[in-house]
Amino acid sequence: MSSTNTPRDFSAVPVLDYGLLQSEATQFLEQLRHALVNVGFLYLSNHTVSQDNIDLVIDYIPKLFALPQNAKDDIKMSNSEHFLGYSRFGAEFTKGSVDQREQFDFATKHISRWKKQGDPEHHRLWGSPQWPDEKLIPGFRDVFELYLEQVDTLSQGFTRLMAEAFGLGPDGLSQFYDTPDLMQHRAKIVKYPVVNGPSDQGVGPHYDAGFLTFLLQASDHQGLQVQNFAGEWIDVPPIPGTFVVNLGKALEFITQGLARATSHRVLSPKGSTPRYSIPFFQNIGLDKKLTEHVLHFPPEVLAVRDARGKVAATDAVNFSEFDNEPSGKVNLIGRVKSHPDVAERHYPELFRQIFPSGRPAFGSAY
Ligand SMILES: O=C(O)CCC(=O)C(=O)O
Ligand SMILES: [Fe+2]
Repeated sequence: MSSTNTPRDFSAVPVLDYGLLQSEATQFLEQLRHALVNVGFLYLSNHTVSQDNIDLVIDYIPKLFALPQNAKDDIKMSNSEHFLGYSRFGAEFTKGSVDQREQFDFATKHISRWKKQGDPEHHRLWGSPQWPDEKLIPGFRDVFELYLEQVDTLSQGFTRLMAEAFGLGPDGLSQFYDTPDLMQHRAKIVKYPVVNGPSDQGVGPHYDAGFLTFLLQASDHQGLQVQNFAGEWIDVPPIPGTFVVNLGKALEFITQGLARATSHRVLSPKGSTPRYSIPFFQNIGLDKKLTEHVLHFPPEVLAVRDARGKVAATDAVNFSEFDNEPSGKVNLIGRVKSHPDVAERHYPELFRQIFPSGRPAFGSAY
């Protein structure tokens, strides 16, 4: 489906063919601009991540969750000052209800810059992931590290195209990123089990916080939905060979609302098998302050936004405040709120500022 005439109240998420770039770059960029402005979600087909490697990753996922509980708990997130590791089923809430999912947080390779007390605390947010015991799941780490590297490369290329689609030139967003050695991106491997209770909340309505998310739907299940302008929930079914790309609040903020962050949620799977997914969250530089970078868009690009009109209210709960704090600090505060047990252990002062009356029963996912 072409996204060129995406209606304001879209009823399906557009599919963009990355291969079109070779032959019809102008057409691709036009479709991209419409998807960014009018939908905030798109499928990307014919992308550059190796399908053989994706297939290997997909094969590993059930094996990862089938590890003995003690092996999973050996790499639990509360071990990690970087908020990386395993979270049991039901550890997080969104919109007052429990998110019925189990997950591992991993990240791209990165050597932490944080050396000692006195360095900015948010530099400590990034660092080495915890990996499961190689003997229990041989080869998983290598396969998944390669996957992360390739999605990272795709996300860098995509960012340049997005800048072009906004009329800023390919380097128009590069000010938000540091050199690759100073960057780290995060990905979660998520399992949504079949549930029998009254709730079907896999994850409640929310916005992603950053710039871009590259989501691999790793099993053949319905469940992901996005909310259109009219407030209707639209299915985003898995399409083999594609990524779902969606935009976060930070991108919406710096583009002055041109790029839409879209409210989305996941319903628990029906049937007998779990749904699996892998969202990859692209970060911006740890010390970047969004308010310090004002972008100037050409009039023809602003006209696309104006034709769209104002974004209506959605069901999503989270609204990050991007004031004068560096992006790493904004992220760190978000992590403290979603994983108070980790924060209490590794960031006791910040924990006390955010939770003066002690640890809440649950973390908020968004
Ligand atoms: O699992 C999915 O398909 C989406 C997950 C999601 O939106 C998130 O973790 O932010
Ligand atoms: Fe999300």
